[in-house]
Amino acid sequence: MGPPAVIAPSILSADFAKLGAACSDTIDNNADWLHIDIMDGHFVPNMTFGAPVVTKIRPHVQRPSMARGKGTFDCHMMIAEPKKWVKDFQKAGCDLYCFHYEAALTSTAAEDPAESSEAKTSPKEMIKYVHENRMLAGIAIKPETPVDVLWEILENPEKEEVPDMVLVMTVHPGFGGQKFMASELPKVKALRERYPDLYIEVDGGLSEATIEQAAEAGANVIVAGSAVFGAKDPAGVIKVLRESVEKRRPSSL
Ligand SMILES: O=C(CO)[C@@H](O)[C@H](O)COP(=O)(O)O
Repeated sequence: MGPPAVIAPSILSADFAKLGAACSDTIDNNADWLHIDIMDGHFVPNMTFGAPVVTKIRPHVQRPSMARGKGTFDCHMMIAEPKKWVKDFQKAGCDLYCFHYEAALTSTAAEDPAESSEAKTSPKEMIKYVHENRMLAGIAIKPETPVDVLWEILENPEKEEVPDMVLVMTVHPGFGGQKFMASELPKVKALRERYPDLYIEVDGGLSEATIEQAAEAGANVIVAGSAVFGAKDPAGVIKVLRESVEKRRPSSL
């Protein structure tokens, strides 16, 4: 049967002046998760916000009653040093901490943000560390990164080092409203062929116009920012996205 359809609107396109209400309305509009883009101005050429804002929006959305359930805060960490912020985001109410493969390779091992260290954290160590901090772990790849780097990580016999989700970026990370890169879909297809039960998220340029291709390739977690928050009928867009995925994977949360 495979994993369920999960629709995760990206709040990057929400009205930041009314963020709490935007989050609760989106869940009421039948979204499953909220996708929360954290950008540091180093890993990507843009900045958003950090853990204090996540703390403030958490009370507007009920915590999920099970792992990956409705209300999951899916934090997409587009930051240069993902290890430094794990504890802060756990305390803030993040459920799924999705770091970038490319950043994990260069992140310091320092647990205290004030500390500096030359030691590096491998993607596997990052996944384990996120799990130790009682969150689900996601690993994201940018368009420049080949999918092959993930095989060793996904085939790991150490359960704590295996990610709960893979995010394939379908735009260059940093901004909402970009054009969907269909060139990234063979990565999704290759992942789905090898891992029928894996949660595979796609992010960037997803809309009613592009969802069919992404769903056909095998994605089950759909991030959409401008398509949902820019719509007159956000619930209608969420429904179309869900139906496209469910046509291929007939189960839901
Ligand atoms: O991570 C990112 C951008 O880096 C995304 O989550 C965007 O926020 C998606 O926006 P749309 O392409 O759906 O407008």
